[in-house]
Amino acid sequence: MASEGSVPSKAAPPPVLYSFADPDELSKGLASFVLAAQDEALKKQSTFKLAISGGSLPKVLGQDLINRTDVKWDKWEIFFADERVVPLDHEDSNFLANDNHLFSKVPIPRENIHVIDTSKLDNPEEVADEYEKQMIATFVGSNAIAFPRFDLILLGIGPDGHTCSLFPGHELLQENDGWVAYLTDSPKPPNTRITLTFPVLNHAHRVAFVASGEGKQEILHKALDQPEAGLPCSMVKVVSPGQVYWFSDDAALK
Ligand SMILES: O=C(O)[C@H](O)[C@@H](O)[C@H](O)[C@H](O)COP(=O)(O)O
Repeated sequence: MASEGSVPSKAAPPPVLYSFADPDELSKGLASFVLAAQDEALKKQSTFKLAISGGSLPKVLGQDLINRTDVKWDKWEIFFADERVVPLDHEDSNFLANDNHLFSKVPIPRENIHVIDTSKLDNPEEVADEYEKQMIATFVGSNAIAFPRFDLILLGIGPDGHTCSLFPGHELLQENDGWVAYLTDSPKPPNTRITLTFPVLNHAHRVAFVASGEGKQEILHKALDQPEAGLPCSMVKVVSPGQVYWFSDDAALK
């Protein structure tokens, strides 16, 4: 019998692009998409398992979602697609960014938000290992699984095409075994981070990239028009029946 994490056999389908007139419409569209993913997940299982990045994403995500009435917040199980290895109240923390724009404004049970163990901040390898253990405890039931299958992973994209904390030319682009990896040489500060690996991204039911505003124009076009260029964001190839989506606005798509 196939287990949740067994290697799917079909090739990755092409990404689906959703474009919106402006950032407000993008936030509404993204909220509806997240809710559809929630509903589909909860038809099959008791929790909606989501991973979220940092950067500009938490603001876009929270803006409309916090006002929706049809969210089953108590069923959400949240991980960070990547996290900076800093205290949770540090201005660089992806937890804090998501807390400011989303978590603090809605009734998500705090124990369902999986944060890094801040008692280990001086040892990023241990932070990554402990975070992976939290994922194993959440995803592994009676079946052993190779990789977890998130219902949805929400990601941003950097000007160099990085996503999560997976940067062009970095050795972590070749990481095929672990679920959570660490790096101490991130080109984007702060330099010490943990990140989900490509196999985890590629086993998700859905991965959605969010790219909004003029600043994303150049890299968005490169990612969409030259998938063969090998940008980290283009290396996210969710295996069928999973799907990659891009959420964008007119300013980014011009
Ligand atoms: O922690 C991080 O730095 C992120 O998770 C990172 O991958 C981010 O999503 C991109 O750098 C885009 O960031 P912006 O949306 O702020 O441009």
